[in-house]
Parts: sequence; C-alpha cells; structure tokens
Amino acid sequence: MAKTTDYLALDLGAESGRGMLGRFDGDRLGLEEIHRFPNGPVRMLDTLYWDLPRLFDEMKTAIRMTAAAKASIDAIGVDTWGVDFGLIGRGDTLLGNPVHYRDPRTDGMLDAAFARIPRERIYEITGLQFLPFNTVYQLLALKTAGSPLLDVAETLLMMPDVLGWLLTGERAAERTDSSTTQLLDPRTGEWSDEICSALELPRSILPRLIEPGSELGTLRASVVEEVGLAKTVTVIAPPTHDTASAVVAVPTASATVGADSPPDWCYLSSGTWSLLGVEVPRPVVNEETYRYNFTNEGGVLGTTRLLKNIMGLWLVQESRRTWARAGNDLSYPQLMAMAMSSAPFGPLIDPDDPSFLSHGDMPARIVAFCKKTGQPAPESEGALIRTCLESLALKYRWTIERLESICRTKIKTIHIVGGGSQNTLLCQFAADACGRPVHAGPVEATAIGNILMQALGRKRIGSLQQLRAIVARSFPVTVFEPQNPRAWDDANGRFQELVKS
Ligand SMILES: C[C@H](O)[C@H](O)[C@@H](O)C(=O)CO
Repeated sequence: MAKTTDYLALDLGAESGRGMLGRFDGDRLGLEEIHRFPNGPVRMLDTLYWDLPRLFDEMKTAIRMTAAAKASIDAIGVDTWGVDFGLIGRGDTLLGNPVHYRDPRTDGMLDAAFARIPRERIYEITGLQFLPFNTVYQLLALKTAGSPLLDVAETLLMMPDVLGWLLTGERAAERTDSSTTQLLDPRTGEWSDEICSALELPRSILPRLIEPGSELGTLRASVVEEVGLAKTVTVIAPPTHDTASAVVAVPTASATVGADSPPDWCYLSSGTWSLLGVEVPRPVVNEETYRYNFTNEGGVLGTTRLLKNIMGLWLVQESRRTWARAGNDLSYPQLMAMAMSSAPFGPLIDPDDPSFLSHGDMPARIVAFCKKTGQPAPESEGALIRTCLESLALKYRWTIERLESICRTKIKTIHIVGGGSQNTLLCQFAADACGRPVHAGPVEATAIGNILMQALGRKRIGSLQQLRAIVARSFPVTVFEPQNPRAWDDANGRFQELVKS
C-alpha cells in the first residue's frame, strides 16, 4: 500500500483565497477545501491596499483547521497573483501594506520609464509584456512620488514571498513570481542591473532567487504555537505565481521539457484574468512577440510561459458589483442564464481596452466603448454580459492565431483551467470562436499545481510529465466541441476591425 502524504496549498487570488489539503498516494491526488475566504482592496486615503494582516490571519486559520483535522502535513506552499510586493526594513519591519495593482499610482509611469531607457531595450532584456502595473512601474511610481519607503527598504518581497517570510522568517524571491516584475532577465536568470540603474531603482533590495519546488524554510516557532501544531512544518516555495502553478496542472500528455517540436496545445488560466499562452523550452523574444506584446513569464523546470494577459472575467465581476451597488444584486448563474438567452453577436468590445482596467462603473465604460466605435449599446444586463463573453472568446482566437504564427505551429487543443473553467457558456464560446476543442478543468488547477510541485520538490514525483499524468488520472475534464463556425467567422471579421482601431 503506497504511502499517502499530505500537503497544504495556500492559494490567494485577487477575489478570494483558499487553503486546500492535498492527499497524494503516489498515483492519485485527492483534494479537500479546508478554508475559503474573500479577498479585495481596502481604500485608505487615496490608495488601494491589500489587507495583508487579514490575509495572513486567514492563512493561519487554514493551517489551524488542517492541524485540527489531524492531517500530518509534510509541507506547505503559498501562491498568489503576480506583480504586487511588500518592502521589509531593518529589524524585520514590514514597511506598510502592499498596494493593489489596480491602484492608479502607475498612471504615466510607462512613458516616464521609456524616457530613461527605450521601450525596445526593456523588452529585449526582459521579454515581458508592457502592462502599467508591472512591479518596475510601481517602484518607479514610489520613486517619482519621493516615497521614503525606498530609502529605508532593505528587501523587496513579492506577495507570496512576503507571506512566506511571515511564516518562516526567510527572505527569498521565487523565480516564477519574480518573472512578473519586468526586472528579471530570463536569459541570464538574474535581476537586470541595467534597468535598475537606468531607472535609479535600488538594485540592493532585490533578494536571492530560488527555484519553484525548493525549500524556503520551516514555520516560525510562534506560528507553530499559535496554530496548535505539534511540530514545525517545512515550507516549500511552489510556483508561487498562481498562473505558473495553474499551468503546471494542465492535464496534457505532451512534453515540453527537452522537446524540440513546437507546442500543439495552449492553456488558458481563467479567472479574474484570462492568461492565454503556450509552454516553451526557452524565452521567445523577437519582433513579432514585441509587436503583439506577448510576455515570457518563468515556468517550472526551465520552461517558459509565453502568454498574454487578457482582461478576463474581471469585466463580469466589476459589472456585477456595479449593479449590486445600485441595488440590482444578480448572481453569476443568473447573469449567465440572462446572457445565454440574449441575442447572439450584438455589440463587441476589445476586452483589453485600457478604460476597463481600474475599479468603477464597468457597464458605463462598456456602453461608452460601444458608442465610441459606432455600435449600439447592449440593451440589458444579459446582453452586456454576452458582449463581454463573446468578445473574450474572439480575443482568445486573436491570441491563438498570433501564437501559431510566432511558434510556427498549429494549436489543436485549448486547455481551460481554474475557476473560470466552470463557466460553461464561455468555454463553449471559446471552442466556437477558436474552432478548436476546449478541455475544461481542473477547476482548482492552481492549488493542484502548488501541491504537486511540493511533492516533486520532495522527490515524490520525478517529472512534469509524470505530474500531469497524475492530474489527468485524478480530476475530471469536460470537452466542448466547436459549433456554429460560420457565425463566429463573421463576428471575428467585425472584432478584428475593433482591435485594430
Ligand atoms: C496582475 C495579474 O494579477 C497578473 O498579471 C496575472 O498574471 C495574475 O497573477 C493572475 O492571477
């Protein structure tokens, strides 16, 4: 009888966090949700912050509940969304709460950076897509505002690394999340001195880099006591960028590590954001990836995630919040049913129009976009949600066609993983718009990738391929076959005009 080992994943997303207990018997993984908690910004004065003390407390609650469930945890791993960070000062002082990436402090910082080092040069070094909230522009905003924090900071720690430090006392930067900073050179694998000096950012605060799957440390004695554990537990740094953990858990049989043939599958990590890309054996940085603003984020075992950020279900989440604030509180199932029964192929939007990025009245912005592009506005909540989902599906097609051109390949299968893989309407639209089968699942891909990379780090799994076979044996996948291609081809013609303009 194979030995069963327990691992705890603390998986924090922009909308919610969870403690997931994974039971691995060497062949299959069982998953149990121990604790789920909401997440979201806290506005103080004019800044949007993350509520770090509450998030850490929720993580301790998850560990306490796991201990109470008598699970003998072999290791714990923390993952979160990318780009955001905390600053640590002398004597292990946390210098304030991390700021939320949708905070407008980075407005104008891209241009401010390009005035000091050419846009092309930043891309040449980092291979990272230009997004206003990349860590480098958040640091430049602090510098430009003359914030005292940069003067007294000893160490910058990305969100998962801050939480790892609070658990263990160790300061280190796990590579996958560090790759979302636009300060890392994926070829040298090191922080870029050139970008730091061009922007006059303190290179010294960037900590040592560690690989996904490596040991970070053990729980502090004070944490062990507070959560009621009998003994300390090892903390492994999984792929701490949630998207990286999700990509690990894609149940594909195709190998990348050591493969010379280009990928014939793509992944879409679907949630607040839609992260659509392919797994490649090395960074792809060229004129085409630059023109279409593709990114090279760090993967596991030497792989690279060549992908694009697409605005995602944030469009639906923020519309729902706007209507709820106005007293029209509609649930997601209600909104999906209303969208389903709305007329197909009404107005379309470019989901990545900058006007959709920050918090606020999303329905009004979508109506404004339609007016600006000479289209009638959606006439109901259902029609507006349908506009969002159809437009997302068409942006997936736009992205896949460019990935095929960049990688000289044909993508045969779309793997949709994460919470958004439960959105059957969007999964079907994605299959239809892209004319390729969608394999949806697993839902908890991030926690699964986090847990199985802990097991790999503990030498209980020998390869990424073996890991993915375990996922395929342990979790269901729903297949959506493409339908109605003609109608989507017509809509795609309209959409291409929109994204061009
Ligand atoms: C800012 C986003 O959080 C980031 O680009 C994305 O990769 C992510 O982390 C999604 O959870």
